[in-house]
Amino acid sequence: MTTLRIEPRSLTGTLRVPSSKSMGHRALVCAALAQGSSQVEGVSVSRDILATCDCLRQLGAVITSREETGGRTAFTVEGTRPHQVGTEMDCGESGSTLRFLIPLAALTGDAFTFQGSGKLGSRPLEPYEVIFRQQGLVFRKGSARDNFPLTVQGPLRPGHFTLPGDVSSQFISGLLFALPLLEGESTLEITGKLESQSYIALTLSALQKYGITIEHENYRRYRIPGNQQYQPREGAVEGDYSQAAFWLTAGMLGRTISLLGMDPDSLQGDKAIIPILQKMGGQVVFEGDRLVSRPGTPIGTTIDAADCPDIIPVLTVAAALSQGHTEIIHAERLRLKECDRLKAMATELNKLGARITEKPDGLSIDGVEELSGGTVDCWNDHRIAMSLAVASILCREPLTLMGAECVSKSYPEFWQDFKTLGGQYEQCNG
Ligand SMILES: O=C(O)C1=C[C@@H](OP(=O)(O)O)[C@@H](O)[C@H](O)C1
Ligand SMILES: C=C(OP(=O)(O)O)C(=O)O
Repeated sequence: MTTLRIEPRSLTGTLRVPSSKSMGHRALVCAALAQGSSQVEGVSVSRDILATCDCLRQLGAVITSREETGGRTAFTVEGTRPHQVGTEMDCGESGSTLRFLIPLAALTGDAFTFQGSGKLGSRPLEPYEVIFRQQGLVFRKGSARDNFPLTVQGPLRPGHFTLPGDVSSQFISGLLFALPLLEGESTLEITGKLESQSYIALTLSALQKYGITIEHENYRRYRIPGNQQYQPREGAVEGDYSQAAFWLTAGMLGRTISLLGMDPDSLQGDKAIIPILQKMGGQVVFEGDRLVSRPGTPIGTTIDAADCPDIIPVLTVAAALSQGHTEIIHAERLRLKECDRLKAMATELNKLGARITEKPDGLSIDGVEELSGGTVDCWNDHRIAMSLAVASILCREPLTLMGAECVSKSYPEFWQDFKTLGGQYEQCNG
């Protein structure tokens, strides 16, 4: 475990944010299903992206990579119709990888064993379990409390599917990737509240780029013609708004930060970080090719997490340091991520003198002017680690962060970038 002692200080400067992890996963999945050679360029390699590549290889895709300038990677993907090459699918800690790959493995009719680490074994899979049971397919979990090792076996058949809309949109994306390859038409209906809809929009956009047609009514009912073929293509992955959110918040709480590589017309739901910070009094604007965040005096507000769960941890930091009161609502799903993110942020920031009350589906926050500093834990969750790093800006005393290495799940260069912006830390252990 890596423990860092961070000196409180404002960050400032210019950075190129990593490429979107969500869009990277989608491009790699689509490329692996397209017969022929695709190029997925400008990718920031993280543990989650590597897990997706490894699993796609077990289904026959041949994936090679070369380094581009600026530390990015270009993947060449020779796609194919999924067939069994290996039997083990190691998803690491990546929920996206697990939920996207299960239906793809079930296209083959062969048995696959999924493995994973961290909290992934206890993150929900029931929506798929129900579908596999309905079709009489194998879906064998390690135990009632741990999904792993998970054995699944298709072949999945076309038909009418239903999925709940409020557990994880990743189940919906996963089925949307697989169903176009079945031999007949399928329909998919979403029941209950629909959250993380923007992620389904990202999936539909990736599918369309790779030549797949899906019709939908308001994201709740889908018609998925069968016998479709993914078409290979070349494309680069844009900057990640979920990661930009850390630096934009740091800009509001400290000194000016400029980000390169962000698409103003992005479909990413986490682009909501811009209007939310603006509503809190932040000055976040595009100036030419830069997205600039200038210091402001944050004020409390209501933040709806339904469509942008991943930026809530860092917005909790902004709210904890705002004037007045903030309510974070519709955030129940944050408890199902790499850790219980509502509990983690309330527990760790309260250790530093924040005034946060946990509610079943959100957080109630009374702002304070500054935090004390002290020792906090990252809960083995990259977004908690990066959010706490941003909180260090307004600590009176140094902040000791335990488990800082977990950022590599999505952003291995985070600590380097933190330093580039003037952050100061030293490692306290090996
Ligand atoms: O599809 C995706 O790329 C993701 C969907 C979201 O999950 P939920 O749909 O479970 O909220 C998000 O939290 C996750 O980091 C990435
Ligand atoms: C929840 C996340 O990812 P995943 O669900 O893919 O593990 C995340 O990156 O914050």
